Amino acid sequence: MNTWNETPTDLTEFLNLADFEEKAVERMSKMAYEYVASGAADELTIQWNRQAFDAIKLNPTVLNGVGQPDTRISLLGHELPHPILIAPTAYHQIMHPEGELATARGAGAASAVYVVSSFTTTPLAEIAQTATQPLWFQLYVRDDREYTRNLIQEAEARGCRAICITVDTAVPGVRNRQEKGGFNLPDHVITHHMPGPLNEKKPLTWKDIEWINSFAKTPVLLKGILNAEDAEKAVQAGASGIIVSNHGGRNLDTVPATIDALPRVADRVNGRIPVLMDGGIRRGTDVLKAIALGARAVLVGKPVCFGLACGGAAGVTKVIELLKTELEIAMILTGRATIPQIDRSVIWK
Ligand SMILES: Cc1cc2nc3c(=O)[nH]c(=O)nc-3n(C[C@H](O)[C@H](O)[C@H](O)COP(=O)(O)O)c2cc1C
Ligand SMILES: CC(C)CC(=O)C(=O)O
Repeated sequence: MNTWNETPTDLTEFLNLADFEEKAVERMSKMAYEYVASGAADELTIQWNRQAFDAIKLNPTVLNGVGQPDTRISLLGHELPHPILIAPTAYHQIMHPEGELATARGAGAASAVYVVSSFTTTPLAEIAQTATQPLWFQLYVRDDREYTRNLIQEAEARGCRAICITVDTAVPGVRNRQEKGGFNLPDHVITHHMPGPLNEKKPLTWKDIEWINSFAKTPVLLKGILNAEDAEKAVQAGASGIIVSNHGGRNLDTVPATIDALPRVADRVNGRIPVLMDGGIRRGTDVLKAIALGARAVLVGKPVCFGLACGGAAGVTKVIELLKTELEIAMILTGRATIPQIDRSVIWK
């Protein structure tokens, strides 16, 4: 049974992303909230993702003449109106009864790319019918190669513009808090494209990436790279992009904050392919910092889940719009009229 609290939320009271998390605790089941909010093991990486952003100071400029900044970016051959994407997150129907369809509508209204998780609880075909903005597909590779090939081909047939292979989950992390929260999918919540949980160990190798690249028609990005050596291998394996990510602190605890890892990866990749990042983005200034340190775009995970839980599609839209507005303010106050003008000189040395 769905125990959803149907009372609509007045979103005018949500002024920033922290407000969504605060209210989500009241609106979500304990099981769902703990699933979304928790990190792996002692939750150090999840804290560091935030602390590392907070420790970076910005360098303002005055009298710089920047009025309305232009947030457009070019990514994998497409122009996007802003650099904020919706990270793949599983099981949206435990966060809101409309699940991924609400996320797709919310993404559409916020002109954001939505990266659909392999663990979507709504069939991709229905999400694709609802979406008005580009979809990407996040892929968990399973042992059965034919299954994986069919899934990629289905995502492409549904119009997904890129495949993000998650490479940091050879085995799911030590999810103590998630377990204590009693994680358990209700019977009516079905993962249509993933038969069963991801509890087998999956020894993916670079050869699997080359195999996928050999038939994928859309760009293939690798999600979950943290160091320069792996970034170099990704370029050599023919990846079209890299997502610097520690899975929101949910997999291997005590790996560094992504904003600390990003500049090393960006330096090594040196513009050969786009580098994106996620982990701890909660303010427009975080987006600015990530772009300054080498990200072409950022993805947002937990806040979108909380937006969905608090306000369905409208909540998702508001989370992205708040970040975009804050990014514009940060660009004006640091004197950057366009995204490509955001370089390392916006960071206070
Ligand atoms: C509830 C939840 C579910 C997630 N599910 C997936 C998933 O299915 N596939 C995946 O590649 N990453 C998944 N992630 C990781 C996100 O894509 C992303 O890397 C992370 O949430 C970014 O950090 P942030 O939550 O601090 O923004 C999930 C994260 C959360 C919070
Ligand atoms: C089904 C899970 C492995 C989805 C995920 O990536 C996560 O919860 O972080």
